[in-house]
Amino acid sequence: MSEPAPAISVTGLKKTYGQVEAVKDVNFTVAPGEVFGFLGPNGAGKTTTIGMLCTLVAPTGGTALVAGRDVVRERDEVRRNIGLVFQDSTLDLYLSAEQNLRFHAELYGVPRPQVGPRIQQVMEMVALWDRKDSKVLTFSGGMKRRLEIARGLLHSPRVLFLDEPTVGLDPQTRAAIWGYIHKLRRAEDITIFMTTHYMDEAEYCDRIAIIDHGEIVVVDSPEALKASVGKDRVRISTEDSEAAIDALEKRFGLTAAVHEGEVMFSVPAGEEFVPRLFAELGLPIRSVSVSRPSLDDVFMSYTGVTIRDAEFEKSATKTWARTTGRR
Ligand SMILES: Nc1ncnc2c1ncn2[C@@H]1O[C@H](COP(=O)(O)OP(=O)(O)OP(=O)(O)O)[C@@H](O)[C@H]1O
Repeated sequence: MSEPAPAISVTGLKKTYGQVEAVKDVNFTVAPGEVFGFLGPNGAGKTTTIGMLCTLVAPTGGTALVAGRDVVRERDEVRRNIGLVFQDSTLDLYLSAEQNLRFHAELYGVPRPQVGPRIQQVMEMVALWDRKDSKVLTFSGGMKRRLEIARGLLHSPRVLFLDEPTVGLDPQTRAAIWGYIHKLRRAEDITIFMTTHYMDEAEYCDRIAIIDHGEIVVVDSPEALKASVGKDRVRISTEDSEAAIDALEKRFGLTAAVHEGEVMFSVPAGEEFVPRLFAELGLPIRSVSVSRPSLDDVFMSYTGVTIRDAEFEKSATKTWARTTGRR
C-alpha cells in the first residue's frame, strides 16, 4: 500500500526581510494525523515559518504544500483547509463566546444546519459550553485561548496551526490546554503543527524540528533525540566556578560552562562519575545534581547553547519594531 500524502510538505522554503534571513532553506514533511512541533528560541524563525504555511507571509523562495495545496498558487484552497490559533488574540471581546464562533462559521461558509451542532461540539471539547453566552471580555487568558482553539476547529480543518498556544499562561492552564489538544486529536481526524519555545511542551509532540537562526538543525521524535545525546547532565555548585571549569578541563578533559549560576557539563553515566569528581576535582563541591538528557540538552548538543541563553542573546539584540507582514 502506498504512503498517504503528507499533510504538510516543505521544500527549500525561505524568507528574507531586507538583510535578515528569517528562514533559510527549510525542508520537512508532516504526516497526516501527526502532532509536529517547531521548537526554538524567540527569533529563531518559527512564527515566520508558520506564517508562510498559513498563507499570511509570502515566501521569498521554495515551496510549501498544505493539505496538498500550494501556499502561494492555491492560497484560498489552503485557507479553507486550515485552522489558526495565533499568539495575538483576534476574538471580539464584546461578543459572547458563541457569537464569536457564529461569526467565524459564516466567514468560512459552514453550512447553516451544521453550525449549531458543530459549535456545541467544539465548545464542549474545550469545556466552555456552559459559558457560551458570556462576553469574551469576562474570560481569563486560558479561557480565551480555549475558545480560540474551538474557533480554529469550527470549520473542520485538515491541519490546525498553533503558534505558541500556551505562551503567557500559568503552568496549570498550560497543562489543561495540552489536555484539550490531546482530546481533540483523539476526537478529530486532524494534523497539528505547533510552535513552542517550551521544552516540556515539545515532549508532547510526535516529532519535533529544532530550529535555530532560521535553520532546522534536526528533526525526530523527542525520545530519539534525547537518546541521541547519550550523556547525562551534571551540575555542580562550588565557591569558584572559574576554578571548577579549569579543574574539570585539566583533570578530566571536560568542557564545562556556567549556566544559571552553576557549572554544567555532560558525561556518559553521570552517577558513576560523581565519586571520581569528589575524589579528584581538588576543590570543595557544595552540591551536585545529575539528570538524564532533556530536550534542552538536545538543543544544546546541536547548537552549543541552552535555549534560555539563546533567548537572552536574541532579546538583547532585538531592536526592530515587529510587524506581522500579514496581507
Ligand atoms: N516583519 C518583519 N520584519 C523584519 N524582520 C522580521 C519580521 N518578522 C520577523 N523578523 C525577523 O526574522 C527572524 C525570525 O523571527 P520570527 O518571529 O519568525 O521568530 P520566532 O522564532 O517565531 O520568534 P518569536 O517566538 O519571538 O515570534 C528574527 O530575526 C526577526 O528579527
